[in-house]
Amino acid sequence: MQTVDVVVVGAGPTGENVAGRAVAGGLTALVVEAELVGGECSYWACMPSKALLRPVHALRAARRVAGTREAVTGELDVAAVLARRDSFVSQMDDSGQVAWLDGAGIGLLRGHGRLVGERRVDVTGPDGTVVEVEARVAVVLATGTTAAVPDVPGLRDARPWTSREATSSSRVPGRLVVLGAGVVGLEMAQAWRGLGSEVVVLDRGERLLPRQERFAGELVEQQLLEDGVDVRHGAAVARVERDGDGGPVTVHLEDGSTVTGDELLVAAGRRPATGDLGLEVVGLEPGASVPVDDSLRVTGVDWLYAAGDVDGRALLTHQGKYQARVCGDAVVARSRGEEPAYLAEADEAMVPQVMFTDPEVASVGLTGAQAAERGLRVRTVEHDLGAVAGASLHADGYRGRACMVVDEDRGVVVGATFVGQDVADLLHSATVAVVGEVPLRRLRHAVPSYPTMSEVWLRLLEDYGL
Ligand SMILES: Cc1cc2nc3c(=O)[nH]c(=O)nc-3n(C[C@H](O)[C@H](O)[C@H](O)COP(=O)(O)OP(=O)(O)OC[C@H]3O[C@@H](n4cnc5c(N)ncnc54)[C@H](O)[C@@H]3O)c2cc1C
Ligand SMILES: NC(=O)c1ccc[n+]([C@@H]2O[C@H](COP(=O)([O-])OP(=O)(O)OC[C@H]3O[C@@H](n4cnc5c(N)ncnc54)[C@H](O)[C@@H]3O)[C@@H](O)[C@H]2O)c1
Repeated sequence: MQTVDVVVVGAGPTGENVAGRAVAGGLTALVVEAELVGGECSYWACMPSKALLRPVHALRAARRVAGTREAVTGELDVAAVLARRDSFVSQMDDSGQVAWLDGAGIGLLRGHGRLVGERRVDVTGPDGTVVEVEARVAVVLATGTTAAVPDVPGLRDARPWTSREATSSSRVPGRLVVLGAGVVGLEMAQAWRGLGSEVVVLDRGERLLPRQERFAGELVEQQLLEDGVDVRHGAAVARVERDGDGGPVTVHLEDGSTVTGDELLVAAGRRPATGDLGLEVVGLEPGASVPVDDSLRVTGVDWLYAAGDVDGRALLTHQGKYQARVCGDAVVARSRGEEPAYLAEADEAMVPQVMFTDPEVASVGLTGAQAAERGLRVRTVEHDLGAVAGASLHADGYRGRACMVVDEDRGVVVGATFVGQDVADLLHSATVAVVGEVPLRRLRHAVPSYPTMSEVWLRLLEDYGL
């Protein structure tokens, strides 16, 4: 039996940060990891997907400026792109992250963790040996999610790609069919299209990105179509079959049509990795998200916490790391008999997210529609980002749009969206305005440098009437 103050199950970005926070607060911590230290984000999600997209975007960026356009005489070197992607995942070797744990004084136990009792976790190692671990203070679940594969006849038997294969493949499929038009589906559709695949996106909805401002889905779809991606809306899948072992895969749609590809990527959302975590020990449902309060403590169990994707609050690395800071500090505070100094309040109406497609979609907070649904008296102003000097310098014929959602009663921004090439880093200015509840009358004194794309803030404020 090993005993430490805090046992963290799952060493993704969330688990690592919870443990780091606990140790910084004077506690001892052990992380339990079944696969690679660094988690999904480092090896099969954020890092490899952005590494695949970046060269595609860099080439387009050069082609969008007269002068450099003429200097681009070739196509992407696919082998070099894939090699660069592999270097970003450290060739699937987690020794760098293990060294970070060592340096931070955090213990590591490799194996599958499972709750077996109050503050007790059994860890089944790669060789089947079971190690019993006890936490003096708290157990933190940070096991993340896995790809959801819908219950469509023939789909599993067709051995589809999930996000794991889509981010790690060393082969460019001739034809790629993408089932699901969310963030994973659209980012990977554009990456593989850029690397040479023929791509069809099957969207069961009527327009892309229905939870974003309408112009976001419209601008992304316009670009995808110009890239030669075939986007099918209202595409309900009836069944799937693969021809032989490794042959083409055919998707039969309910309208009787078929789509055939060499690979089928299922990008239909995520499932919490809680199916075999021992949740029944504390009366929770295996397979479901773990319900937590704003200190990330599991409802009704004072020694158990959950943070990151596994709690279902906001499935993003930066929100998981934010929750990790709150959770780790809360565990430390309570171990001293104190209450947490702060809680997680930015997981719902203040969440920033960037979809790294071309154009990028960077948004924070509420859309106009979401704010209105909450009963806020809002006014939304939109502006053509291409009309801003900084954007027109950035790319010839720059195409983009920005909007700001204002709570009229409080005079503050509750949401903002920027769509266009290289808008990702514009987002944090909006996040600061939303989280800081900066009054519009103060924002007019936040002067953006000339000529930057941030000048769109001036235009939005002018359009609002300031
Ligand atoms: C293709 C793709 C691209 C993405 N891109 C972005 C992006 O650009 N930006 C962004 O913010 N988010 C992105 N995300 C989301 C991001 O990957 C997740 O929000 C993030 O990984 C969540 O971190 P986590 O630590 O909570 O979980 P994970 O990263 O999933 O880590 C959980 C860890 O727990 C381990 N584990 C699970 N069960 C057990 C067990 N029983 N015992 C021991 N260990 C266990 C797993 O092996 C894993 O290492 C992307 C997701 C995908 C799929
Ligand atoms: N850049 C980023 O920040 C980034 C990138 C990738 C993923 N992520 C995170 O990862 C999470 C998962 O991404 P995702 O794209 O898998 O999920 P998602 O929820 O964004 O999109 C899922 C898509 O699949 C469709 N779908 C769901 N069930 C279906 C079914 N049975 N048949 C057909 N279509 C179906 C949905 O309509 C939707 O279009 C997201 O919540 C996101 O936050 C973030």
